[in-house]
Amino acid sequence: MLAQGGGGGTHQNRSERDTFAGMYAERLGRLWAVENGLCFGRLDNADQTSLYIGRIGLADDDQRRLLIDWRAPVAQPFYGATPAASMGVTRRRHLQTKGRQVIGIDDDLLDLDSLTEEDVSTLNGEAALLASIDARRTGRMRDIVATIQSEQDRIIRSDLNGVLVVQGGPGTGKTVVALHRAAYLLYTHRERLARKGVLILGPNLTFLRYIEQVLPSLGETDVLLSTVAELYPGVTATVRERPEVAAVKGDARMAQVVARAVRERQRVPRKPVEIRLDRYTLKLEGRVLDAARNRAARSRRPHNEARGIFVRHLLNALARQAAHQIGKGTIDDDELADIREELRTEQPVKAALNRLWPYTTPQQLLIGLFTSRERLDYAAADLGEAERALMLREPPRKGENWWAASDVPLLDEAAELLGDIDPSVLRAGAWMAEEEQAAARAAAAEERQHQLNYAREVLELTGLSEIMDAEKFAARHLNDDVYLTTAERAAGDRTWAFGHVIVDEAQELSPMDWRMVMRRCPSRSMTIVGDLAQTGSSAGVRSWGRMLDPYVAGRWREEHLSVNYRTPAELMTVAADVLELVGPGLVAPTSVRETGARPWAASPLGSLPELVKAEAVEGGRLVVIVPEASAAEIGELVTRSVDGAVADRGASALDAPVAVLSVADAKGLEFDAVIVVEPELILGESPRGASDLYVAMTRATQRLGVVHTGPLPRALARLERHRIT
Ligand SMILES: Nc1ncnc2c1ncn2[C@@H]1O[C@H](COP(=O)(O)OP(=O)(O)OP(=O)(O)O)[C@@H](O)[C@H]1O
Repeated sequence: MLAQGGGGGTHQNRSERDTFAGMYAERLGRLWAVENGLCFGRLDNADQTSLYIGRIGLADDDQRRLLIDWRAPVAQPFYGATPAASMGVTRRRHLQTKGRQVIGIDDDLLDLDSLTEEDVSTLNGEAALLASIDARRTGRMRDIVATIQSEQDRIIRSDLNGVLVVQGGPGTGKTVVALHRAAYLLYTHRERLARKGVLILGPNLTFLRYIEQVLPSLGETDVLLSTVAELYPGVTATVRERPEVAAVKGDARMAQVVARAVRERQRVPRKPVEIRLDRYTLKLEGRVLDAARNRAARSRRPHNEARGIFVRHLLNALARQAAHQIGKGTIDDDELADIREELRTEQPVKAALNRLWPYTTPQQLLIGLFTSRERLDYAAADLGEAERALMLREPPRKGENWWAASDVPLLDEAAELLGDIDPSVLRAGAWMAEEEQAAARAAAAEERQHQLNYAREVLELTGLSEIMDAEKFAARHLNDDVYLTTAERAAGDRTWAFGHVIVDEAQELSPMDWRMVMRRCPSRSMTIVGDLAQTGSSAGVRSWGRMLDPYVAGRWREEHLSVNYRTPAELMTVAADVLELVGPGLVAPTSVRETGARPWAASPLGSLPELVKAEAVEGGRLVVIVPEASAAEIGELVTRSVDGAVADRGASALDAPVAVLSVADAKGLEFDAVIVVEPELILGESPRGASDLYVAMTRATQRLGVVHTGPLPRALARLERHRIT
């Protein structure tokens, strides 16, 4: 019918057809995504019934349940039943499949009478779990739906409402649990969350690539994955800045600095303002300006929205003065209004009003602030001289990408205080400088092109490209919110309020980041996962309580994860010594397995290429973790001498057999083997160097080596000398 229709039919027919095509394509996509390991478990109950557990629920034509969705309440015993609390289950069976074939079965007997003491304390589906965590890594995180452990299940199914903090050491499954929680919440609260959406925040784009397949494999696609740096629509924050600069800009005091920068735009000049018109000269005295400004400020409206009040007040004052000057002693309201309207269009009046209370965008405000010593002195008077100096920058050059991740929450803060500019003013554009107008036009053209490309992709994918024109499709559908998914709509709207927000690697967020994230979630339904021992950023979180108190004092709950599913015990013993440097008495998570592979140390740095090659032969994915300052140099050394190695922090780092990354870029990721280079430099590189080294030492699932030039830090004394050195 579609082919026959040739894109014809009534508008309504076409819309229905598009909607159905979209619906089926989505359903098909979901079924493809869950095909792998579709059914992974069976529960045998004491009442002789059995249930099969899978990634999604399926029923036959007679509505008999064939497969239970893992998130359904009846599936919960699959994760929660223990010999001591069997929940009516006598046996839990784990099924391993390849394609549609069962290749392994592993049973947990939960009938206490038939178990030995050792059986009672076993992990849930131990064989399946160990097979899963021992498997080679693919560069992409997989779901763990078949082997979720009961401490993790409790977190996944925890109540939707309120703020839940999940604190846990490296490899304890915080990320994977957070993703399963997203899938569980979407399933259980479908209506509420489908409308408002779920936002998942991760530390960088590589990390988002690393996790992006987990939710589709669990049958969920409509979730917005983002970094904090991407949260301000229209701004791409790619500038890398020094940690000390990011630390100042992330400090909570910056909220005041931005507020003062806005007030600076409303400052009344010391001298009266003269406005020369053809027939007379008008004068605005300080007290008139003060009164106008106070009236606008008292409205408590944001800057751009309060401007109307300020302007009205001044125009009234100017009109009265003008009437006086042209010899009109008494004047009625209508006459005053006429003069006011006349004055409003006079160029010198407009120019004076623009100077006194300029329309301002968040971008203009911050560029103006960070490129002017005087403005910084005024707005950041409460900060130290050195802190102000750190923020001072050159203005952007033409086409230069000027924004860093730490600017994003400041832009967001500014947008709150500045408010919207009237669309008709925006369209007229006259208030903008010429280059800004050109930039706005270029951005609009780019957006149109982007929509056109997207329309072409959609039409190709749905096989409709022959019969529908991409331009028309874009015009008809892409400007129309109805056709966008919740996640797509949310991504383009700064003021979107999400139904639930999940923050991963949450320890890295600065106080200013938190202000922005909290604005996206007024309901405070949040899952915050992180590890305070891994905080690398100087502006990052030191205490969950101190971070959360300004928002939900005393109204948040905390769960702990304590078992490390990633790092073998041999590696964790050394990492635990580094953890002592982070904070005496901190306890590392317990590894779930030993591998027999002892971590080693070797020197000098020149031996690195040979050591990398030797490790690469063992197979799997290998990462070389280096100090930030020597990333380029060591990246060059490794890529020059090892085939297939990359020193790029983009997605290729996940796909290459060997990658060179800094600690910040390796955060949250894992690899089969890790070589840490110059640990003493990593320790000394920042005030949180010990945390960084701890992160580096806990990325491997199998093997770990350290290559160094100077003396080995004392915390690494347990490493074995490598036999080739
Ligand atoms: N129940 C489980 N079954 C199988 N694998 C698991 C389970 N729990 C965690 N894992 C695996 O353990 C590894 C570590 O998990 P994850 O990355 O979520 O840990 P994390 O706590 O976020 O670590 P980090 O703090 O170091 O970033 C992953 O490969 C994950 O798939």
